[in-house]
Amino acid sequence: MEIFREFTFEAAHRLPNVPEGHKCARLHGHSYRVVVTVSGPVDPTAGWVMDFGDLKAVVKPVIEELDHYYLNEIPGLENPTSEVLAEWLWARLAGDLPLSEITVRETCTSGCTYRGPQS
Ligand SMILES: Nc1nc2c(c(=O)[nH]1)N=C([C@H](O)[C@H](O)COP(=O)(O)OP(=O)(O)OP(=O)(O)O)CN2
Ligand SMILES: [Zn+2]
Repeated sequence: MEIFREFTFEAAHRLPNVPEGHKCARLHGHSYRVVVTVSGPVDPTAGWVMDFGDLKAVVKPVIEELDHYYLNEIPGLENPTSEVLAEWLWARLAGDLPLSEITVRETCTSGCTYRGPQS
Protein backbone atom coordinates (compact mmCIF):
# COMPACT_ATOMS: atom_id res chain seq x y z
CA MET A 1 0.00 0.00 0.00
CA GLU A 2 1.14 3.52 -0.72
CA ILE A 3 0.18 6.66 1.16
CA PHE A 4 1.16 10.23 0.37
CA ARG A 5 1.17 13.71 1.76
CA GLU A 6 1.41 16.97 -0.14
CA PHE A 7 3.52 19.93 0.92
CA THR A 8 3.83 23.42 -0.53
CA PHE A 9 6.53 26.04 -0.39
CA GLU A 10 7.44 29.27 -2.11
CA ALA A 11 10.92 29.82 -3.44
CA ALA A 12 12.99 31.75 -5.95
CA HIS A 13 15.42 30.23 -8.41
CA ARG A 14 17.15 30.62 -11.70
CA LEU A 15 18.55 27.93 -13.97
CA PRO A 16 22.23 28.68 -14.69
CA ASN A 17 22.79 26.03 -17.37
CA VAL A 18 19.98 26.82 -19.81
CA PRO A 19 20.82 28.10 -23.30
CA GLU A 20 21.42 31.80 -23.76
CA GLY A 21 18.17 33.74 -23.90
CA HIS A 22 16.13 31.07 -22.08
CA LYS A 23 13.56 32.71 -19.80
CA CYS A 24 14.50 30.47 -16.88
CA ALA A 25 17.98 31.96 -16.67
CA ARG A 26 16.29 34.97 -15.12
CA LEU A 27 15.49 35.10 -11.41
CA HIS A 28 11.89 34.05 -10.83
CA GLY A 29 9.78 32.16 -8.32
CA HIS A 30 7.38 29.28 -8.00
CA SER A 31 4.73 28.02 -5.62
CA TYR A 32 6.15 24.52 -5.43
CA ARG A 33 4.05 21.47 -4.58
CA VAL A 34 5.78 18.34 -3.36
CA VAL A 35 4.03 15.00 -2.95
CA VAL A 36 5.93 12.46 -0.83
CA THR A 37 4.70 8.87 -1.19
CA VAL A 38 5.75 6.03 1.10
CA SER A 39 4.90 2.35 0.88
CA GLY A 40 4.52 -0.54 3.28
CA PRO A 41 2.05 -3.02 4.70
CA VAL A 42 -1.09 -1.84 6.47
CA ASP A 43 -0.66 -2.47 10.18
CA PRO A 44 -3.69 -4.60 11.09
CA THR A 45 -4.26 -2.89 14.42
CA ALA A 46 -3.64 0.72 13.42
CA GLY A 47 -5.25 0.26 10.02
CA TRP A 48 -2.59 2.38 8.36
CA VAL A 49 0.82 2.20 6.74
CA MET A 50 1.99 5.18 8.78
CA ASP A 51 0.30 8.03 10.59
CA PHE A 52 0.03 10.99 8.18
CA GLY A 53 1.17 13.09 11.12
CA ASP A 54 4.40 11.14 11.44
CA LEU A 55 5.00 11.55 7.70
CA LYS A 56 4.49 15.30 8.05
CA ALA A 57 6.81 15.46 11.07
CA VAL A 58 9.68 14.03 8.99
CA VAL A 59 9.11 16.00 5.78
CA LYS A 60 8.05 19.41 7.07
CA PRO A 61 11.43 20.42 8.57
CA VAL A 62 13.10 19.68 5.24
CA ILE A 63 10.48 21.70 3.35
CA GLU A 64 11.13 24.58 5.74
CA GLU A 65 14.76 24.60 4.58
CA LEU A 66 13.41 25.53 1.14
CA ASP A 67 10.47 27.81 1.94
CA HIS A 68 11.11 31.46 1.02
CA TYR A 69 14.74 30.80 0.10
CA TYR A 70 16.74 31.37 -3.05
CA LEU A 71 17.23 27.73 -3.99
CA ASN A 72 20.48 28.28 -5.91
CA GLU A 73 22.20 29.21 -2.63
CA ILE A 74 21.38 25.87 -0.98
CA PRO A 75 24.18 23.27 -1.21
CA GLY A 76 23.21 20.67 -3.82
CA LEU A 77 20.67 22.97 -5.47
CA GLU A 78 23.02 25.17 -7.47
CA ASN A 79 21.07 24.11 -10.60
CA PRO A 80 17.59 23.82 -9.06
CA THR A 81 15.53 22.07 -11.70
CA SER A 82 12.53 20.03 -10.57
CA GLU A 83 14.56 16.91 -11.21
CA VAL A 84 17.51 18.05 -9.08
CA LEU A 85 15.13 19.13 -6.34
CA ALA A 86 13.40 15.72 -6.33
CA GLU A 87 16.78 13.97 -6.05
CA TRP A 88 17.83 16.34 -3.27
CA LEU A 89 14.62 15.66 -1.34
CA TRP A 90 15.04 11.92 -1.82
CA ALA A 91 18.58 12.04 -0.46
CA ARG A 92 17.35 13.99 2.58
CA LEU A 93 14.36 11.75 3.34
CA ALA A 94 15.33 8.22 2.29
CA GLY A 95 17.05 7.44 5.58
CA ASP A 96 13.93 8.25 7.59
CA LEU A 97 11.03 7.10 5.39
CA PRO A 98 10.17 4.05 3.22
CA LEU A 99 9.99 6.26 0.13
CA SER A 100 8.16 5.12 -2.95
CA GLU A 101 8.15 8.30 -5.01
CA ILE A 102 8.54 12.05 -4.78
CA THR A 103 6.71 14.40 -7.13
CA VAL A 104 7.82 18.02 -7.50
CA ARG A 105 5.49 20.42 -9.31
CA GLU A 106 6.93 23.80 -10.27
CA THR A 107 3.79 25.05 -11.91
CA CYS A 108 0.23 23.82 -12.40
CA THR A 109 1.32 22.05 -15.56
CA SER A 110 5.01 21.09 -15.08
CA GLY A 111 6.89 18.84 -12.75
CA CYS A 112 8.62 15.51 -12.27
CA THR A 113 8.26 12.25 -10.40
CA TYR A 114 11.30 10.45 -8.98
CA ARG A 115 11.26 6.84 -7.78
CA GLY A 116 14.78 6.73 -6.44
CA PRO A 117 18.19 5.81 -7.81
CA GLN A 118 18.15 3.06 -10.43
CA SER A 119 19.80 -0.08 -9.11
N1 LIG B 1 12.77 19.36 -17.37
C1 LIG B 1 12.67 20.61 -16.84
N2 LIG B 1 12.42 21.64 -17.64
C2 LIG B 1 12.29 22.86 -17.10
C3 LIG B 1 12.43 23.06 -15.72
C4 LIG B 1 12.72 21.94 -14.90
O1 LIG B 1 12.86 22.04 -13.68
N3 LIG B 1 12.82 20.74 -15.49
N4 LIG B 1 12.26 24.29 -15.19
C5 LIG B 1 11.94 25.34 -15.94
C6 LIG B 1 11.69 26.66 -15.28
O2 LIG B 1 11.89 26.60 -13.89
C7 LIG B 1 10.32 27.30 -15.56
O3 LIG B 1 10.04 28.28 -14.58
C8 LIG B 1 9.15 26.38 -15.59
O4 LIG B 1 8.96 25.98 -16.90
P1 LIG B 1 7.61 26.12 -17.74
O5 LIG B 1 6.66 25.03 -17.37
O6 LIG B 1 8.06 26.20 -19.15
O7 LIG B 1 7.02 27.48 -17.23
P2 LIG B 1 5.75 28.32 -17.68
O8 LIG B 1 4.74 28.22 -16.60
O9 LIG B 1 6.24 29.69 -17.98
O10 LIG B 1 5.22 27.62 -18.96
P3 LIG B 1 4.29 28.18 -20.11
O11 LIG B 1 3.17 27.20 -20.19
O12 LIG B 1 5.15 28.16 -21.33
O13 LIG B 1 3.83 29.54 -19.73
C9 LIG B 1 11.88 25.24 -17.38
N5 LIG B 1 12.03 23.92 -17.89
ZN1 LIG C 1 11.41 28.10 -12.68
